[in-house]
Amino acid sequence: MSRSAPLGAPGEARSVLANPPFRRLWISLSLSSLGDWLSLLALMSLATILTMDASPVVQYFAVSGVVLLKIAPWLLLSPFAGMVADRFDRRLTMVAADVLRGLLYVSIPVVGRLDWLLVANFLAECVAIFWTPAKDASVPNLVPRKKLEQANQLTLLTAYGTAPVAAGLFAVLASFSTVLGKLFPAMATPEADIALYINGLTFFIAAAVVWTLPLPGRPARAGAGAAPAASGASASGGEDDRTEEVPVPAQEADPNELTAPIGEAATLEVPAVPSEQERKAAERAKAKERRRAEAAERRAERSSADGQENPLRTIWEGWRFAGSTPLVRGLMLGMLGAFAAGGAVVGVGRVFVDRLDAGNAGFGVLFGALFAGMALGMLAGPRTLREFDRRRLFGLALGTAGVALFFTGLIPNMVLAAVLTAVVGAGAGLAWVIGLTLMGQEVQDEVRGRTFAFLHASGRLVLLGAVAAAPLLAAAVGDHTLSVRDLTYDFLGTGAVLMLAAVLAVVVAVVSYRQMNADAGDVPMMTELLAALRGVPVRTAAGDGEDTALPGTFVVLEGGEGAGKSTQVQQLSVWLREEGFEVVTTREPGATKLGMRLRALLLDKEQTGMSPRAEALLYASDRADHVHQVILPALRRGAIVISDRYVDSTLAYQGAGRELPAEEIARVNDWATGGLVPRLTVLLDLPAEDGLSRLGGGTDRIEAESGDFHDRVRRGFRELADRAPERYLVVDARESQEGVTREIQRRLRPLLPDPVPSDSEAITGMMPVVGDRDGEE
Ligand SMILES: Nc1ncnc2c1ncn2[C@@H]1O[C@H](COP(=O)(O)OP(=O)(O)O)[C@@H](O)[C@H]1O
Ligand SMILES: Cc1cn([C@H]2C[C@H](O)[C@@H](COP(=O)(O)OP(=O)(O)O)O2)c(=O)[nH]c1=O
Repeated sequence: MSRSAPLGAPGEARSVLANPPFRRLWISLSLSSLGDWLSLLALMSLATILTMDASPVVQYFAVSGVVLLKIAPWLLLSPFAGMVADRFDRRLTMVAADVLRGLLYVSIPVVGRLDWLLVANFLAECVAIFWTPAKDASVPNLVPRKKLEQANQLTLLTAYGTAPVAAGLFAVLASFSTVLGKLFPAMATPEADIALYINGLTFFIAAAVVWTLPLPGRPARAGAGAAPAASGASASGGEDDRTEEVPVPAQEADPNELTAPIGEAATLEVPAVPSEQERKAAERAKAKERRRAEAAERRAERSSADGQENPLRTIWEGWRFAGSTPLVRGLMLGMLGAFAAGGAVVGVGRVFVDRLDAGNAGFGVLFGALFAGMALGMLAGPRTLREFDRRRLFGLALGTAGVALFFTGLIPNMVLAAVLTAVVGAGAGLAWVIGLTLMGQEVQDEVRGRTFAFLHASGRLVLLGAVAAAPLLAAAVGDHTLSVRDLTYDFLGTGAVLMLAAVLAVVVAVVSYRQMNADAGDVPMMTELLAALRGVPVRTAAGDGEDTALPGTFVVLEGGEGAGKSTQVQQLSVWLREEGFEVVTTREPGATKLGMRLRALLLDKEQTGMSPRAEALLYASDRADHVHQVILPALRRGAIVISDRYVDSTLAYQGAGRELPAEEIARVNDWATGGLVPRLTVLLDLPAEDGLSRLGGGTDRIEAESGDFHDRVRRGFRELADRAPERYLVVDARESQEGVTREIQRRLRPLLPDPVPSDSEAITGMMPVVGDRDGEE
């Protein structure tokens, strides 16, 4: 469940904050995040003001230099940072880093020169690199393991949530700049100077707070909540930033659990009491799974730690993994394109605002609008559009951001810019969350660490490149005034860059939409969008004329003979019951009284020469009874229904196997089921002969069919899955039983209703890293 808790759900936040030491750390983090954002704004404005009289190119570069120098150290120095975090006293590292940064920021307005501004800014960021892993590594010392994820999410929320607050504060300071200038006549730019002094102050306060924290003197390798200790100092870099990925098991792993007395096992919260045997098997499976999960985690940890050593290698390796499927390719492309567009905006934004004569107050407003929009997109977007296909939504959100950005650049008007910037933020934020969630779901456990590391490393590189290139381009284009008779239009170099970035965003959105939309062609996008806005699913009609969403969740396992469907149904039901769900397991054919009679007919070897259409209709009538008597009532109650086989079996066996037209079968079954479509279909894919050999040869009428028949069936299933990947999970059924179960669990988890929170779009911390005090994750 590591990715499924909603970010900053008030109840949960309160429960982590009830922990006084963590609360103190969090307060100090919030203060310094606020200060950091404030100083980013101040530095960009100062750079603009200090270069007022220089040529436009110099001015552009002074501003983007601030950002470049903030990002560059992360690329150059992060490999060493983790080592320092583990070698030195963490508290001392944090305190020293905070004091140093405070002094650096305060020195900027005191010195009042552009060169020192850039140098101090760079140095402060270098110090931050050593501070971040120490902070990340300390959180597990302060909160219990179970709360770790909440704690990390909360720190992230704070790290980015303070941005709009800082922007607002800066805008207010700027509006009072005349008054402030009178009060402090020594200051050239009072709002920026004051912002920097405030930032210095927040660092000093943070240092004082951290000093009082009850942290162990030396890095606690075996710290109760710490991420699994990687061996050797070189691997330790991974510890600093993978915390959001650390799954938090419901219970601590107990090596004795395998042999735990039954009395203890009986404390499991299983509503429908399973038999003793089932329980023991489940216990064993659980312990085993936990060990495997931990091993996988260690592997991921190691691979991400490896990645830390050399960002370029990370990029290369990550691309090799990530580039292999169209979906992940589409996502990566979209996210990197967004980074590039974002970088361009950052690179020219401050000067653009200046050209609109809006000055610092305007800059604060735009910045605030962007982040407020982003927060709205991240938090409200996934909820509002819950029923909308995620793959489509990703491209759509990105495209919307692009179009809004285009008009921002086209129409040089401050008020319009503020509104449009908020839209840009919302689209980008939504795309970001969806992208991360989809990647979390689609990328296999073993390579997820690397894929994310790839996104980080290449994201930074792209961002850096774009921030550097954008001002150059703006300067090259230059500002022009076009006039046609009385009408004049100010064509700005910065505006041109914004429009270009917008075009890039739209192109990338269209390409990734195409890559990921291969399947969803059956429902027009507008229809789906309108339905989603009303909260009605269009893909899962509830059947029997019910057109509202059913509270339950319908999951189907499909596959050939002996693929392991019954085994997995059993495993999943035990797991889901433990999670507190009502689970109904069922199968086709033969789940009802009538169905049992039909099953006997259908599988009886004596029953020779049955016509394919009769066979298909018998399966369909079994299904109609099944849906009516078993599945729908359970779904209406809110249960999770797991069925061993459903419509796809008829499409594969009678369609592909007996070579009946698929559309006709689909139509008959649509009628038989009232259009009920599973939320997720898991296809256990296995060569036909492997499955049959697991069963020890054919036994019933269908199993006894030829090898060719079973091969066609397998192909039939795979084609169905290929056509609608968003509703399918294809698992290689040659994997171990536990491996298969784990893959299914991972995919199923985000689809589950409460008690696993339904809005499973966990907002993880990967954001463009401008002024990112929280560093990486
Ligand atoms: N992943 C697996 N690897 C090896 N054997 C398996 C696996 N999953 C199930 N089996 C075994 O294969 C046989 C068929 O499994 P079963 O779940 O009954 O398949 P199905 O319901 O798809 O016909 C059983 O003996 C089961 O123990
Ligand atoms: C549901 C369904 C099953 N079948 C076939 C596949 C199986 O060979 C058989 C019964 O399925 P199943 O219950 O999976 O058999 P077992 O439990 O012995 O593995 O029915 C179809 O041909 N069409 C269908 O629509």
